[in-house]
Amino acid sequence: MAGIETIAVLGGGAWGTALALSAARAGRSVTLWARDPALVAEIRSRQTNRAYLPGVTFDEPLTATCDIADAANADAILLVTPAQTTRAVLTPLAGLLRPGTPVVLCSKGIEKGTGNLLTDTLAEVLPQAHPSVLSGPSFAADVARGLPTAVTVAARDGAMADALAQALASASFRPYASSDLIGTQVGGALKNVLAIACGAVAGRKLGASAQAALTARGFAELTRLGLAMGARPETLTGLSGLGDLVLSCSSTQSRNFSFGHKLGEGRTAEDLLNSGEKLAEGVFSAEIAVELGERHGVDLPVCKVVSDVIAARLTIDEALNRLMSRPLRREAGA
Ligand SMILES: NC(=O)C1=CN([C@@H]2O[C@H](COP(=O)(O)OP(=O)(O)OC[C@H]3O[C@@H](n4cnc5c(N)ncnc54)[C@H](OP(=O)(O)O)[C@@H]3O)[C@@H](O)[C@H]2O)C=CC1
Ligand SMILES: O=C(CO)COP(=O)(O)O
Repeated sequence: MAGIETIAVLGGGAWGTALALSAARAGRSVTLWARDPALVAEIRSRQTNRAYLPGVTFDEPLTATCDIADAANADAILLVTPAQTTRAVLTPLAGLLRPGTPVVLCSKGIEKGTGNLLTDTLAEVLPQAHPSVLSGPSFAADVARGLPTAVTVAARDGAMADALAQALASASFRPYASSDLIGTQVGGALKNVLAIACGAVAGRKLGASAQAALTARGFAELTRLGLAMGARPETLTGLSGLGDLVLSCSSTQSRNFSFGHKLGEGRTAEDLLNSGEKLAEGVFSAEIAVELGERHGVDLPVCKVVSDVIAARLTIDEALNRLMSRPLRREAGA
């Protein structure tokens, strides 16, 4: 397989910009596409993205563009916009993308309405693409600053996953190759919902024990759904599963955890969404995750209370009561 030299990143937010910088650090020639002309002008003139990565100045060369056609000929394309925009952002590439080009989905979520994992949406919109996923414990602000982390990079074919891992690897960014597209995506999507639950526990001051217990029971849910959908167990216990869950369920740096924290303090989801809160993907994935669980005959009680709290069908105290009064069961029967 030919080496991957040129990379296009779609999305000029925190994670898109951080991944573009990381790929440039890995020695790749990087084009960053963003829809906002003012941001493209700022990147070109100041080498910053002050709205999404305050305090970071780019030392690495990046080409910024508003024209998505400039991205179509790259050796690999990284899609890094909010999960619910996947279909809309990919559609203009339909007539432009060369067959076999890896499209690496770096967003974490489940498509509302369809219940699609993002690779399902990719297959519908760009069937000629080679489906790939990047996910793992990685805060954009950390990666942009060159702090070290490791992630999972999955592709339909193992050789493509190896090539992508090779292309993105640097002294501070260590991708592990995988061919488990399902497991890699289920972990990333569910950890966001579960991080909202853990944030709510912290915001309601229910204690560190409750937070750890909820993280563990959340992992049981993530595992149940992942296995029912065909994920490999080692993916779920790996970087994109347990690794990212632990990070997001324990840090106020996580926007999902922070969203939950504010719910725990008594704010409503509606109020938070109307007041310009940062992107918290779990808010948009919670309800469809529960639906996906029902389709696969899998019970997701933590995701269900998150979904009900977001929809204002349940208070935090009622959510706690519902989880604590479920029938007792054997742990192994999780
Ligand atoms: N931030 C992080 O630490 C990490 C994030 N992720 C995932 O990456 C994805 C993106 O997150 P992140 O970059 O942090 O989000 P941000 O909120 O920082 O940025 C979102 C970006 O997407 C753009 N955008 C939104 N809607 C559209 C659209 N319809 N068409 C084109 N561009 C659009 C926004 O543009 P505009 O400014 O013009 O609105 C903005 O540039 C999420 O799924 C997230 O879960 C994964 C790992 C780490
Ligand atoms: O996915 C992330 C870290 O791996 C980022 O988490 P948040 O979207 O909750 O900030």
